[in-house]
Amino acid sequence: MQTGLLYNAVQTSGHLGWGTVAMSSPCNAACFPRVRRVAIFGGTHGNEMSGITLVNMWMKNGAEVQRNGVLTKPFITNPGAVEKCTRYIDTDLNRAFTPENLSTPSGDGLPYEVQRAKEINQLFGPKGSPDAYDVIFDLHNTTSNMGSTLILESSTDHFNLQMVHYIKKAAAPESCAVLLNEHPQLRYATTRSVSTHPVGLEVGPQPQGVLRSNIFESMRMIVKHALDFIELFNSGVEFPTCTVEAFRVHESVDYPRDTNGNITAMVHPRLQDCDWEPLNPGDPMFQTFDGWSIPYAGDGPVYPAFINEAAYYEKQQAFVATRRETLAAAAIRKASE
Ligand SMILES: CC(=O)N[C@@H](CC(=O)O)C(=O)O
Ligand SMILES: [Zn+2]
Repeated sequence: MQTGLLYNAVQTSGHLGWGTVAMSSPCNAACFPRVRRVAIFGGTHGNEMSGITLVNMWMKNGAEVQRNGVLTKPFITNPGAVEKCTRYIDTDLNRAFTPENLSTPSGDGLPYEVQRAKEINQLFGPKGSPDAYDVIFDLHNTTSNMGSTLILESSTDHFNLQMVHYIKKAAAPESCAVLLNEHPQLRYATTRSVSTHPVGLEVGPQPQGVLRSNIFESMRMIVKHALDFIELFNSGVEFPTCTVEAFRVHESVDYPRDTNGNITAMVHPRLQDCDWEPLNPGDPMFQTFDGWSIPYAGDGPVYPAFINEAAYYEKQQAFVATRRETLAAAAIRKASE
């Protein structure tokens, strides 16, 4: 019989408590291997300054991100773009981790980010293989008013669901939203996707090329909680079943545009900065340059995110409409070694 620790997730005192239970069977929880290697990526977009600054800081002195029995690797993923303080050089690195790109032979003439994606896949993957890093946190900033947001790519990765549940509780009373992108058309091949458990961390509002201390500190705190979770998990703590409130990517909404592709309206002042607040049919969404309101006409409510994100003008996206959902996380613990 195995003995494990039960992580007490239902205390109301605001402090995390502990209890000990005897495990009745080897695996009445979903078992995952011990977390051995974690990477923290910054500079996937070269003008998102919080992640770049934190990762540079941790590369000089990693004490803050080290945890017992875990290799934590801070890494700048797009140094060329960081150098120029631009989102990317040739193409968006955070869309480049497609099977086609990763399997294409290296050589001159490849776009800078495609070459880089192949290198990152060699160092931290290969994507989908047992040799891949266990967890990658990819640090991003947004110009929209989203606060701290964890981005997941799967509703059935119970390790990640338990981790974001832990982070949300640890971050309280600061809120931390969970954005789930499993949309068959709107999902994209992210840098973090080379790992077994990919986690995006998006914190805003912060202008491109600007470092704001409050955003920097929020991001730093979320990473700390995430690493604390991994250390607890590795120590044998069992995390009981729980639920996670998430916002599922539902639809991409573009600005109204003329036939030349130029925008003809702005985000409405009643929508601007209202990320994660319900948008109902009939609510004002855009405002034309001469002051007319354009209402939301979908069937609602939806919960907008990335409202007026600077980087998304080129992607024809004024905001992403999400739907609220409660995800169920199975109990997890470390597999016996
Ligand atoms: C503003 C921004 O860059 N957002 C990220 C979101 C993500 O990491 O999934 C992106 O579009 O790649
Ligand atoms: Zn980004």
